[in-house]
Amino acid sequence: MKKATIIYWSGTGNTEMMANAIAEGVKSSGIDVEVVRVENANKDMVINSEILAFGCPSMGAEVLEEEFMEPFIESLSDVDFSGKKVALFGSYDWGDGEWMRNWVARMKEYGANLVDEEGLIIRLTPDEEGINNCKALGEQLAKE
Ligand SMILES: Cc1cc2nc3c(=O)[nH]c(=O)nc-3n(C[C@H](O)[C@H](O)[C@H](O)COP(=O)(O)O)c2cc1C
Repeated sequence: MKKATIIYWSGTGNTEMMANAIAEGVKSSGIDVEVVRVENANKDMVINSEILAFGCPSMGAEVLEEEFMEPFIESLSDVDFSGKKVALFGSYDWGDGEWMRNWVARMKEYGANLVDEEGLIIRLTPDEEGINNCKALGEQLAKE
């Protein structure tokens, strides 16, 4: 049985809503999924999961949140991502998605196999369409 883990940071709940909707999509495919705030996550959770989603809004000036998410992602640089499926997601506001483009490039350097090459980004709070896109991403992650 495959294991799915979704690890995210969220300050005002938008990225958290995305995480929960992605989890619903994964679950609808019959796969167990754990949704964890990055503050409570550890590297073993990543090593032991075949299906992974990482979420973080655009913070600072187009960077990952710096106290928890940035060091956590940095700690994954030596993880063996072969055989794992990975998705990136997050909320933003006034930018053009630069933080996600940089994050995608970085995860590719780490060897991650991204199911969505652009990362799923949603401006502020996801509306119904946004939630459905998150669920669809979860279903895509869960596919063989
Ligand atoms: C300190 C801070 C820095 C931010 N920097 C950016 C930014 O550089 N680009 C951008 O598009 N949005 C930026 N935002 C907006 C957030 O990405 C946006 O409010 C997002 O919906 C927050 O997601 P969350 O509810 O999951 O915390 C920033 C917000 C805060 C509070």
